[in-house]
Amino acid sequence: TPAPTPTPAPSAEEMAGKQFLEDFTRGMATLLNRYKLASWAYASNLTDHNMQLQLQAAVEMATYQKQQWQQLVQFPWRSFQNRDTRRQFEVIADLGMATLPPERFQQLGRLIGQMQGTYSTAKVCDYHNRTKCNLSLEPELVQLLAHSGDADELRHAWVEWRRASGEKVRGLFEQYVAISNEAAALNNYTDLSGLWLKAYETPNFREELQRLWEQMQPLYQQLHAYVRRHLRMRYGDAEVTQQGPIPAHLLGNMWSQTWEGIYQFSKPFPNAQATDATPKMQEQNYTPLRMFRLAEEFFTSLNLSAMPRVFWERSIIEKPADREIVCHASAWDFGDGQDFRIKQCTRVDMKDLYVVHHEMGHVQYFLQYKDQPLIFRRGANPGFHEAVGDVMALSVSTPKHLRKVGLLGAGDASQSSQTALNHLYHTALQKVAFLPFGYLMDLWRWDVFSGRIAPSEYNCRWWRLREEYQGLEPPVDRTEEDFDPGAKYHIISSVPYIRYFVSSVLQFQIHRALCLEAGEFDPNDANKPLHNCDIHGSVAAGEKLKAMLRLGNSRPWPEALEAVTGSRHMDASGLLDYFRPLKQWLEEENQRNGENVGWVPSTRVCVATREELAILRSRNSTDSAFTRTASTEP
Ligand SMILES: CC(=O)N[C@@H](CC(=O)O)C(=O)NC[C@H](CC1(C(=O)N[C@@H](Cc2ccc(O)cc2)C(=O)O)CCCC1)C(=O)O
Ligand SMILES: [Zn+2]
Repeated sequence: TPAPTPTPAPSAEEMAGKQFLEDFTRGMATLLNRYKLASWAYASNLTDHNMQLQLQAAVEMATYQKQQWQQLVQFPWRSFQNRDTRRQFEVIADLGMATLPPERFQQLGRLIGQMQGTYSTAKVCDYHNRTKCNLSLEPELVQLLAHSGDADELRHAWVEWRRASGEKVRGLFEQYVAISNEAAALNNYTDLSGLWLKAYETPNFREELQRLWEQMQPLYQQLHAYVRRHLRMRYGDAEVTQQGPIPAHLLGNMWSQTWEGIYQFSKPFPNAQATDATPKMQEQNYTPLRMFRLAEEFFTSLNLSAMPRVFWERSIIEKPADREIVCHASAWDFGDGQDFRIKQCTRVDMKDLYVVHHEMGHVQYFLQYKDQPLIFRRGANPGFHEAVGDVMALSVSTPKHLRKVGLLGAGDASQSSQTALNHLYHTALQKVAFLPFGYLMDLWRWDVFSGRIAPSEYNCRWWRLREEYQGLEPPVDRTEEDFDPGAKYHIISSVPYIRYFVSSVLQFQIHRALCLEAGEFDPNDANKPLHNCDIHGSVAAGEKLKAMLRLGNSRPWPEALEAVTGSRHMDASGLLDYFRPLKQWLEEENQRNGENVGWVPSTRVCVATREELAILRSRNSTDSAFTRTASTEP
């Protein structure tokens, strides 16, 4: 065999390129750390002063990036020999918003800061006591949506939250879209969606996503039909029709994005053991700190990293009483390889135990790739970053594991198959219900950025997607004076969302691979079904996951996925394997009850103005479509 052709010595230009990367990284590390600290200061104390300081740090970093970019584009980096050098250039070649002129960049930062401020401080009046107007999203409205059970109170909270948040930021959002598209154009993209999708390095990525959705849609429709029946039984025919979409305010969540809030009254086997750890957590006086320690122990049981001391010193894990903060949970990497934190207004319940694992999954990824070059300290793609904690939570949420940690009673062995179905259903209310929402969020935004959805139709196109993919309808008619997408954190914070849909697929592929590695799942052994797998304590599984996490995004994501699952492709088989027993049961149950799977068009309307709506309603006041509880007032 001929001697392998030696890689030619790197050219002088490539040597200079390598030097540029080292200099850029050194300068960037300082400014990034300063920017992160200023962002944390604002997010954990929402004052104008802190917003100004954050903005200033952002401008300093962007100015540096832009100035470095002038040099960067001089290098013929696409022809460099060294794979890592070439890839680092590729990753930073798009500087995103930093390519904007400073005053435009500042304006963009101010717009997002204002939208976040409005969202995080929005208050709503109590339905029963209209003088009490201090209800925040977290924890008051989140808890109300999950536990109220009163359709009128739910409708009130649903409508009033949107009036206090989304409606107020429509103008700011329109300006944000315009400036963001300018930045995309400066990076040679037609609009922001191109810049956002670059992180997935996948040709025809959108077709891939549509294919995955179509594979999973039948399972979603079965769940939707079953849930609609139980909501009809609980709230009556006036609220929930036999064949129509489900009204969005009844699903236990402000955005109807996950439905675990309706588990208690809709679980398949009411007499079998419930699979919710909340009662035992509260019985045992769990604290947020104990929840975080429990999650940390899961990671260290796999021989992954413990949280560093600074994490415990600087994280915020409870909502402070003395100031306004961004309560939306988040995990932070301060770019210095030492400072990592979580900010979470933790509540002692199973939902937040899941969130703790999710956030700590981000920190575990930060810790595993902290020795990579700064530019490679990211997820293999953003979906991977969202999947780490969820993979852990899939093990933690099994009845087997909850019993192991004392958060579920012994249970009656004769009911084990019913308990298993209750658990599968509970997990489906979080994971399967989420799929169409995780998909449509950026379907709407990509079309907004491209101009296919104009500002004059923002809200009605949103509801078209909500009906088409989720089979939902608003609890009251909507107009373009509303701006319901703006009532969702990621929309007003400019945080891409398709990462969560990608994570929903990847996490079951990764879970299945780790369960095989841990000997917890065997496709040929009915006693080792995938939904009962708990990888806790499996160092073998941990080592496999660690090998992937340590890569950061130094290698294309198919390689990272292959390191764990042996496959280079996203595919829905992991999720479909996991939920197969539930899908079977739902099909039989829906058949038994004569439930129609799918939905007929909604009778709710979405028109341009409230005035138009009033005219429409008065003219058709006899028309049945409008007699359905159209008003929000008692
Ligand atoms: C500095 C910074 O911002 N860091 C990033 C992490 C990083 O990029 O390094 C970060 O912390 N982002 C916050 C975000 C928080 C949560 C979230 O927003 N979740 C989505 C989607 C979803 C919904 C249901 C579900 O079951 C699972 C996910 C939502 O609630 O809509 C809240 C609850 C869980 C995760 C997060 O952790 O992803
Ligand atoms: Zn996350």
